[in-house]
Amino acid sequence: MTEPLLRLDDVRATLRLRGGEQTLLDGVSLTIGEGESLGLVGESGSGKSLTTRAITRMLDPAFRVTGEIAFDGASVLSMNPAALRRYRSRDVGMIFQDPRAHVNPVHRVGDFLTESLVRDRGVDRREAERRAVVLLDEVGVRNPEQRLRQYPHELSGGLLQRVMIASVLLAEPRLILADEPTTALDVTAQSDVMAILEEQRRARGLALLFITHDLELAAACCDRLAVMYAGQIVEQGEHVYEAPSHPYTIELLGARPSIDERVDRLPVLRYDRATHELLKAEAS
Ligand SMILES: Nc1ncnc2c1ncn2[C@@H]1O[C@H](COP(=O)(O)OP(=O)(O)OP(=O)(O)O)[C@@H](O)[C@H]1O
Repeated sequence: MTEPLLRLDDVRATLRLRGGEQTLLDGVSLTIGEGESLGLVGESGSGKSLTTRAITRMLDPAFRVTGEIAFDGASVLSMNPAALRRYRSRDVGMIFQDPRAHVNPVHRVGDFLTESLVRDRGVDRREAERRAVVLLDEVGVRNPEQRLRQYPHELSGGLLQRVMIASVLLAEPRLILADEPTTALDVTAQSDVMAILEEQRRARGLALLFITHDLELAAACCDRLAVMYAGQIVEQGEHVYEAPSHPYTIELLGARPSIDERVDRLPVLRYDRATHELLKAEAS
């Protein structure tokens, strides 16, 4: 069998505490093939962001990480600093929930987009600007030349997230990690940004790990889903949405508000940590 682009095998992230240890990623295994998209779904605190940080080796040094994380066959956990820099800047592109937290507010959009091309890849500034204009246009930003001269605060959240997508595409990565990329946006901007990301990703054959709490959205745009609860992947596959088999996924799907129904408050999930531990013990 050919090696997938990304492979996580029994990844555990344990936090050393004064009174003992807390395992926050508990045996996570997943694969993403070249050009494939995986939706990692789960409620707040289930370990989705920790998983992306483990993939890029950006977890807090207080965590002990074991297991295997392999990108194109190379072990991420044993990369030396130069290989790790290259992996983070060339192989993997990251898009986050809040684009404003990831731009320098006093740098113009053009500097943000061209900086690493000029500095790290030796691309001539005018050529970098030309590429940035082409990409802004491709992700649906009108008047791209003018946008290059603006500051982040002059752009709406949706527009700034498109700039983020353009900046990731400029680096020509093989894998995009998108952590709740549309959660902070209004509903119209959410679907626009998701559509652009999907269109561009597919056109370029890039792989995607899409982190979200929204199972329906993940099912709509990803080839496969993985459902996470308490630091574990409870089920994954191509048919998780149509035919869920784990009680947590079934409850998650059942808890979706219906547009025909008046909802005063969101339903409380009955699946809890105790049920999870019980099922885990039964399965082992
Ligand atoms: N540096 C840290 N120190 C201690 N606990 C942490 C740290 N980072 C994350 N955690 C805990 O690990 C668990 C998983 O966090 P994570 O951020 O991965 O959740 P998530 O599924 O991405 O949720 P959200 O959608 O709210 O971001 C949470 O209980 C969180 O409080």
